[in-house]
Amino acid sequence: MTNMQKIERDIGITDTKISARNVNVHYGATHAIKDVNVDIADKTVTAFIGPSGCGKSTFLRCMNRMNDTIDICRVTGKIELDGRDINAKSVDPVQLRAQVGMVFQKPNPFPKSIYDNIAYGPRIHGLAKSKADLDEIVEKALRRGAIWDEVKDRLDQPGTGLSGGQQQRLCIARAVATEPEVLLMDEPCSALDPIATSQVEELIDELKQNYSVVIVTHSMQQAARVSQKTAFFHLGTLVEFGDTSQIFTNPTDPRTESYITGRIG
Ligand SMILES: Nc1ncnc2c1ncn2[C@@H]1O[C@H](COP(=O)(O)OP(=O)(O)OP(=O)(O)O)[C@@H](O)[C@H]1O
Repeated sequence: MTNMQKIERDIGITDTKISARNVNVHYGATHAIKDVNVDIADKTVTAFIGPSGCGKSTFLRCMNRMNDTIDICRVTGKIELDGRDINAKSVDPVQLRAQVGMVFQKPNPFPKSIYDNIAYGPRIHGLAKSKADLDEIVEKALRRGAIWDEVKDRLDQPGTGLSGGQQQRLCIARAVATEPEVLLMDEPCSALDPIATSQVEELIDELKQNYSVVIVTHSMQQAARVSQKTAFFHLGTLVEFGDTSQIFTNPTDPRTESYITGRIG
């Protein structure tokens, strides 16, 4: 712990956005997440890495209650967003998912125009008072998604007609249109070519100025390039969490070392 972190801890100032305590997830008899404790920082990119099936996506989905949509899935423990229990009865999961947005592995634009893909969330959440307001929200989101210049002249055309990389940036723009505070990304580049991947990575880097970003990735190079914090999962357990540079150069747990050197996974 650095001196600054010690001071912050002692005087109670932390920039924790999401805090998870004793989180366990079961799918029927499968114990997929085992007693995970972690604090996700604001305005930071956190990468979740680990071998296939270790629970990265499951844990990611806990943070905006996407697991609620899976019948056999049972989540226990406490997850707080800005100190508020996201699983409390008073929390509306639809509202929560506007605050904690998600981008999936495969770009999934709605079968609607580019404009309506972005306008959909702001409309259902009542974020625009007028058409001019909505136009402004759409433009701002597309700019934040780094795709405005490519689509500004064809906003009425289908989102599904864009290239894969453009579709993914459209989906990122759609996620930011509801002004989320956290953006969860589940292998957002796995269906993209290297050029589109680097565009999305640049975008992630910019997004961290405004959001807390959590990205699941199979690419250790990507984790090293885009994240400041890394969490290594193995068999449902959070084995190690720390600064990305430390995890990749000086891991404390032998399982982390085995993974990053390619011996497991
Ligand atoms: N919908 C589901 N129903 C039943 N079991 C599931 C479901 N989703 C995940 N699991 C199980 O939970 C465990 C963790 O899976 P999860 O997809 O979270 O891992 P992951 O680390 O994201 O894997 P990958 O890197 O392959 O995407 C695995 O044993 C998986 O089979």
